[in-house]
Amino acid sequence: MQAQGRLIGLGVGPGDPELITVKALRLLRESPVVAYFVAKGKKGNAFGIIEAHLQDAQNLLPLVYPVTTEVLPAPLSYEQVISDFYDDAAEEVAAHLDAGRDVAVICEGDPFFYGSYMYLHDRLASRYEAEVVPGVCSMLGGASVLGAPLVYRNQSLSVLSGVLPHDELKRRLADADAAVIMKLGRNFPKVRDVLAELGLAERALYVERATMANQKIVPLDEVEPMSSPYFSLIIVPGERWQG
Ligand SMILES: C[C@@]1(CC(=O)O)C2=NC(=C\c3[nH]c(c(CCC(=O)O)c3CC(=O)O)Cc3[nH]c(c(CC(=O)O)c3CCC(=O)O)/C=C3\N/C(=C\2)[C@@H](CCC(=O)O)[C@]3(C)CC(=O)O)/[C@H]1CCC(=O)O
Ligand SMILES: C[S@@+](CC[C@H](N)C(=O)[O-])C[C@H]1O[C@@H](n2cnc3c(N)ncnc32)[C@H](O)[C@@H]1O
Repeated sequence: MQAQGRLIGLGVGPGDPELITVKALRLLRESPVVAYFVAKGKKGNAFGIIEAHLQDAQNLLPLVYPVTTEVLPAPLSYEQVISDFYDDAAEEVAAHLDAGRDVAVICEGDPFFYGSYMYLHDRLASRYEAEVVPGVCSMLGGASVLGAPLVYRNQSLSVLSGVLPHDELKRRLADADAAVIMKLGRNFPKVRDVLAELGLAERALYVERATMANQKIVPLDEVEPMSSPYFSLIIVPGERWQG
């Protein structure tokens, strides 16, 4: 019987191609199949990070999100469309694994930190040998380029999704020593309002595409509300310890 291939969830870091780990680079080069999630009509951020390392003999398997921000006509539900997409993507990957080929699923940042790889892992890791290679996640890439130490001494860090409703976000931020707010994009205006209401706007730092070639750091009050890209985040660093 044909030995199965291995499923590899490969974190490729937040953008700067030098922020990929030595291990991820080795496994990337050794994998006959390289799969990557990408939004429709885009090149793929994860793909752009590792593109220079690909070799001709490698098979590319783009997994193209059917929707990201689009409104779907009834009766289609976003959750159902996405869930069906992951089912199909998992089977495409499985076909290579069944044929004995290892598949590296590259993932921007870390695969287990809001990473698309998780949805393949959940579907396939019980059927195939799976290995996950951690990556530098975006909030740590962000903290470094913003020059923002995150947490001192016994402070706690809250990682929040900008998708949360206004009041829920406010409640959680009010309690936080330090926070990272992910998934801005269309959520940016709401997030900025909440920060202002809590008196946190002065302390908050904003970065777009941290560590990427087109990184942008803009003071929070100067961000064009509707032009914040999905690949941006806000950091509210912990109060500096005067020790
Ligand atoms: C709905 C929404 C809300 C939300 O984030 O919850 C959402 N994506 C949104 C927008 C968006 N996504 C992308 C772009 C283009 C970016 C660009 O290329 O510029 C844009 C913007 C745009 O299209 O304009 C591409 C993308 N997305 C993911 C990856 C893979 C990865 O990063 O691993 C890549 C390619 C990465 C690459 O290129 O490498 C992954 C995820 N995106 C998810 C959801 C989750 C899966 C779906 C689900 O289960 O709903 C998951 C797995 C995250 C999770 O589950 O946490 C949100 C609307 C926010 C709003 O309202 O503004
Ligand atoms: C689908 S999650 C992927 C997170 C990724 N797996 C990680 O480890 O950081 C996408 C969210 O991560 C954040 N993000 C990812 N890369 C980023 C970057 N280079 N700069 C700023 N934010 C980034 C944004 O908040 C974006 O909405």
